[in-house]
Amino acid sequence: MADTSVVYPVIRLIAVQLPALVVAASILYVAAICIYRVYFHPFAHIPGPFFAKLTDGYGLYHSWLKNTHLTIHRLHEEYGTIVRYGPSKILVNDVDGMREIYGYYANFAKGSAYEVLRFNPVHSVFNATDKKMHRRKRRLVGQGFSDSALRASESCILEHMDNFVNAFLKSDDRSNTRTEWSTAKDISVLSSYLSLDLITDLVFGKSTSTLTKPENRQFRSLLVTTGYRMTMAFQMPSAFRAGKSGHWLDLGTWTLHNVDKLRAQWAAMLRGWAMDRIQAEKTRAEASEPDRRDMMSTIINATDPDTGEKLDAAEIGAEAFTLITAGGDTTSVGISATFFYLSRSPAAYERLVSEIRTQFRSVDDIRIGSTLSSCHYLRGCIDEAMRLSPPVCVPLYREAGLGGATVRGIFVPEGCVAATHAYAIHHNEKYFPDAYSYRPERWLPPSKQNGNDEISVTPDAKSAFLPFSHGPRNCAAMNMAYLNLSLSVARLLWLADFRIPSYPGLGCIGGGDPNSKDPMRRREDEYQLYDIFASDKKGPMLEFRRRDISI
Ligand code: HEM
Repeated sequence: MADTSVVYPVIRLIAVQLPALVVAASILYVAAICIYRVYFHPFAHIPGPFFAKLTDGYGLYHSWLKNTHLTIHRLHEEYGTIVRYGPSKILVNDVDGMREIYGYYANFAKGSAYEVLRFNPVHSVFNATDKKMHRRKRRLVGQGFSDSALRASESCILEHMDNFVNAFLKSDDRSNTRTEWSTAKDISVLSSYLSLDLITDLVFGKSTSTLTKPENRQFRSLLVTTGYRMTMAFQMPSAFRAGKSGHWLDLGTWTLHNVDKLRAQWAAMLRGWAMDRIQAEKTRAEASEPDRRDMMSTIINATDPDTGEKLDAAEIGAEAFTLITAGGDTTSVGISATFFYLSRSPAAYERLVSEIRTQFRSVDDIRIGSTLSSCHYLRGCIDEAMRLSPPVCVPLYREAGLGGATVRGIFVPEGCVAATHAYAIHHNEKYFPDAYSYRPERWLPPSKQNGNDEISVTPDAKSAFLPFSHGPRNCAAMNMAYLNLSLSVARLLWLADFRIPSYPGLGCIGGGDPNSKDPMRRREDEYQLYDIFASDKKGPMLEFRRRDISI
């Protein structure tokens, strides 16, 4: 039998000392990690804020403040082209570096930051991290955005464009006479309704109808809250759990618990809608009804040209969720930013309405086709708005693969992360002189520019324009996004004039506030974005009046 006079003191010693030992060991461990990260990490020589060298909490904090894009731009101005934004993360504000990260042959791929965004058990084209798996999904999903699928979706798109225009003009009659000025309308809200109604209709054949049914408008806030969680998880994946709403180890559970509940409801509803859509497509096939072949039916029926395989039901469900998240609000940021900058640039506004109103004889002529694509100034206005306020305002992180990679001469070890941030490179004076000015003429070919102000973007600057990212993981639906942006802006401006409301306080909504506590948010003429992976936004508030087209 053990001698209790020895055992008890030992147990007492352990009970008293152990917690202290554990605390001391933890402090030593954390201190050793900090010392390694600051002095010995392969990125130790890269300049950046001290806190970012220690922890991804730096990026998490700024995503919580929703000012990631402004912070990154400021850091590049302070530290230069290459900045350390986390212990194992660098940001590169340069076209050559951007190509080395996102190009077709780059040894970089989406990594843990995307895994944690995955809500479904199955990967989608957006969050697939394995390159081979992504190539297969992209081949299949990409068919939904082909020219023929877009044309087949046109009537659906135009129906929602009509609802959008009617929301401003308070009348769906097509009379040719001028009306009174409307009350002030919030473009950001109405364009969000348009984006969501349209994408749900294209994906599920069933729309949220938020433009016409006010009782459905809670759907928009679901998208915003889902995005907020995504952007935080993206910055510090180790603190979040993929697809585990309510998991106690998930930081989102503690900081955003309502978001988790709402997100789960939203996902369940979308899953149900996706299953209905697949079933409807099956029934249609069994009844040998002619195929609608719109965006989603194309995706459901798409076959891999190499293997003949199709996406299975679970994969289609995952794609549906991704398409709603990726397409549900991004286009609306582009629309809102375009109206914001036009409302502050009378010369651009005049030139644009003159182009639209001379190119088309009626609003119904504004549809897919060569006339719309030949509206160069319209495209310039949209591109310049997305340059100044790019809808996706997180840094799109890529992880170096086996053996590591080199970016601008810097070795990025396997598993470490690099990114080029759209907002920062769009404001880089090397590519876009007078970077904060709204100048749609930049995007015109020299022959189309007025007068002597030939400021066309250089080929390098074209490559620095990244609203849709670059390379094999760029936006799968870029054509559709441009179509929706062009149709919404052109149709509304063909029918109506707008003005900034004179009521104090209304006209400035959407811009920076000269008295803001945050010095990065004081530019009155800059459309303000709030990082929720894509962007949240407010305004602009504008009044509309149907123009007189009888004369
Ligand atoms: C102005 C509107 C839009 C902008 C600025 C935009 C921008 C982007 C960007 C920057 C990415 C890359 C994201 C990343 O690397 O993590 C992306 C990917 C994607 N976008 Fe868009 N997007 C827009 C509209 C849409 C719409 C309307 C849809 C769907 C209907 C869509 C579907 C997708 C998909 C599926 C991907 C993933 C592609 C892949 O990884 O292969 N986007 N988008």
